[in-house]
Amino acid sequence: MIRAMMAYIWPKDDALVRKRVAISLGLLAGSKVLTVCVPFLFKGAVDTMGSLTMDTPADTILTTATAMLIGYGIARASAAGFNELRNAVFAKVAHHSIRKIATNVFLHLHNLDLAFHLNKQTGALSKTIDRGSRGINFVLTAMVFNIVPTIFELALVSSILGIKCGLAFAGVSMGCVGVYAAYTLSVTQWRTKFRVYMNQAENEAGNKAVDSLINYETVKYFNNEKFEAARYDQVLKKYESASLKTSSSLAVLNFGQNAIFSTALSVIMVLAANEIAKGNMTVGDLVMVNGLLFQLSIPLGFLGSVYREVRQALLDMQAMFTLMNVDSRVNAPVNAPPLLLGPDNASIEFKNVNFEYEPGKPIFKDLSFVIPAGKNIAFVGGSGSGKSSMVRLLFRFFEPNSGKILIGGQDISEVDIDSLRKSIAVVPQDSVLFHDTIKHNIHYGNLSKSQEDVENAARMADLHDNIMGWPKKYQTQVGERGLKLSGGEKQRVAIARAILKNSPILIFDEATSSLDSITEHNILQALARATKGRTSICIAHRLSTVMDADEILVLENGQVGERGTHAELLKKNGLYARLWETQTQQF
Ligand SMILES: N[C@@H](CCC(=O)N[C@@H](CS)C(=O)NCC(=O)O)C(=O)O
Repeated sequence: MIRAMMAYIWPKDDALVRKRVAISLGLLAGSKVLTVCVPFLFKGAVDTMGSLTMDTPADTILTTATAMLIGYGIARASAAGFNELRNAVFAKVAHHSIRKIATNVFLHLHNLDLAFHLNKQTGALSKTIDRGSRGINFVLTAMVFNIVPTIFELALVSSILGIKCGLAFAGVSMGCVGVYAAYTLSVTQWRTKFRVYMNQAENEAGNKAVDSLINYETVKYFNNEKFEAARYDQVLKKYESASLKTSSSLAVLNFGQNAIFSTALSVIMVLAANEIAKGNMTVGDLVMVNGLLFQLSIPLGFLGSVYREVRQALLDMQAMFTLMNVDSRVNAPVNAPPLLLGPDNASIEFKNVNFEYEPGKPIFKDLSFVIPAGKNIAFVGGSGSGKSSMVRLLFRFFEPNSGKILIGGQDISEVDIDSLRKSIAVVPQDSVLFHDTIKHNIHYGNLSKSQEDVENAARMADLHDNIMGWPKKYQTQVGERGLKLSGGEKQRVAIARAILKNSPILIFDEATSSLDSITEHNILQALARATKGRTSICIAHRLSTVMDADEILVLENGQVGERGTHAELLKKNGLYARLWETQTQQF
C-alpha cells in the first residue's frame, strides 16, 4: 500500500508534484525549527529582564528584551505561516492523488464483469472508493505532517533538554511521552470499537433509507410507511447508543492525557526550580522548559485520533486495493484484434453453447443456431427460457461455460470487447435512465452525434412529439432513474438511444412490453425502419410483436426447440402454436 501511495505522492512522470512535495517538506522543517526557537527567545527575554538589577543600563536591557520579544512574536507567527503554507502547497498533491486514485478505481469497476456488479450493492461500492481515497489522503497527510514532524520535534526537544538542562530533564520528558503514548494507544484501542459500531450503524441506516426510498412506490402499495420508519429508527437507536459511548470514552481519554502531561510538567518545573536554587539554571530556563514541553503537547493532543484514523484509513485503503485486485472474469486476449463487421457479414452463430448462472441449473444446453446477416429474427419462449441470457452472452456480460459464439465468423471471445460492444445496440428489457435531461439520455447512445441526429432518433422512436409538448422540451429533467417518465416513454428513450448508436446488430429485449397497442404499432413501424439492412434480434413475450420476423426461434429447455416463420410454426402445432393459442385466447 505504501508503495502504491508513493507512486502518487512522488510520481516519476510528474516533476511538478515532486516539486510541491519537496517545497512542503522544506516548509515543514522550517516551521519546526522556528517552533523550537520560540521558547528560546522567550527565555532570552526573561533572563535579560532578570538582569535589570545588575550593572548594565536599564535602557540597553529593555532594548535587548524588546528585540527578543519581537523576535518571539515573529518566530511564532512565521512557524504558523510556514505550517499553513505547507498545508496549502501539499493540499494540491493530496487532492490530485485522491482524484487520480478514485478515477482509476471507478474505471476498474466499470471494467469488471456483470456478475461482480450483480453481487454487490452499488452504494457500498461507491463508499469503498470514497473511503479508500480519503484514507490515502489521511495517511499521507498524517504521516508527512503529523507523525514524522512530531517525532522530529520530540527528538529536537529531548536533545536540547538533555544538553542544556541535564539528562534528568530529557529522561522525564521522554518518559512522559512514553507513558502518554502507551495510555493513549491503549485507551484508543478500547474505544475504537464504539466508533466501529457507530460507523456500522450509520452505514446500515444509510442503506436502509436508500433502499426504502428507492422502493417508495412499493411502500405505498402496501401502506408500510410506519413499518419502514420503525425499521429505520431501530438502526438509528443503535447509532445513538454507540455515539454516546464514543463521546464519554473521549472524555476519559482526554482527561487521562491531560493528567499525565500536567504531572510531567510539574515534575520538570520542580526539577528546574531546584536547579535555579542551586544557581545552575536561570528563571528563563524554567520558562523555556515549560514552553518546549507545552508546544510538544499540542500535536500530542491528537495522538489518539491520528492513531485510530491511520489504522482505519489503512483498512479502508486495503478494501479499496482489494477491489482493484479483483479481476474481471470476462477478458479479451492482450492486443485482441477489433471485430470487423461490414454491412453484409453481421451474422450471429451460437455453437454448442452451455451456460448456467448457478451450477446445476443450466440455462443453455448445447445451444446451436445461426442467424444470417441482415435478417430479422425473433426469440420466443416461456419465462426463464434464457432469452435475455442470450443477449448477455452476446454482449459478453457473461462467459458461456463451453461452446463458442461467432459474429461475422469471428469468435467474440477473441476480439476486442469494446469493438464487439460497439457493433451491438441493445434496447434492454428494463430501461434505466440517468438523472439528467432527456437530451442527455438519448444522446448517450452516441455522444458524437448532433442535436439534429438526437431529434431524428427521437422521431424514429415516436418520442419527439411528446418531448416538444413538455415545457422544457429536450432540456426536461427525467428524475432519478427516469422516474418522471412513464414506462412507455422510458422504453422509447432506450429505443432512440439504440437507433442513435447505429450499430450493424440491433437487439430488442422485450422492447415493446410496456407500450400500449397504439404506441406499440407506431414503434414496430419505427423498428422496421431501424432494422432495415441490419441483423436484428427481437426477444418477445408478446407473440403479436414478432409475427412478421423473417424467422422465429422458440427456446425450450435450453435449446432451440422449433424454428420457422410464424405460419410454418403454427402449422407444426408445437410449443409456438400452443403459446399463440393461449395469447390469442387471452386477447
Ligand atoms: N485527545 C484525543 C482527542 C483529540 C480530538 O479531539 N480529536 C478529534 C478529531 S481530530 C475528535 O473529534 N475526536 C473524536 C473522538 O476521538 O471520538 C486524542 O488524542 O485522540
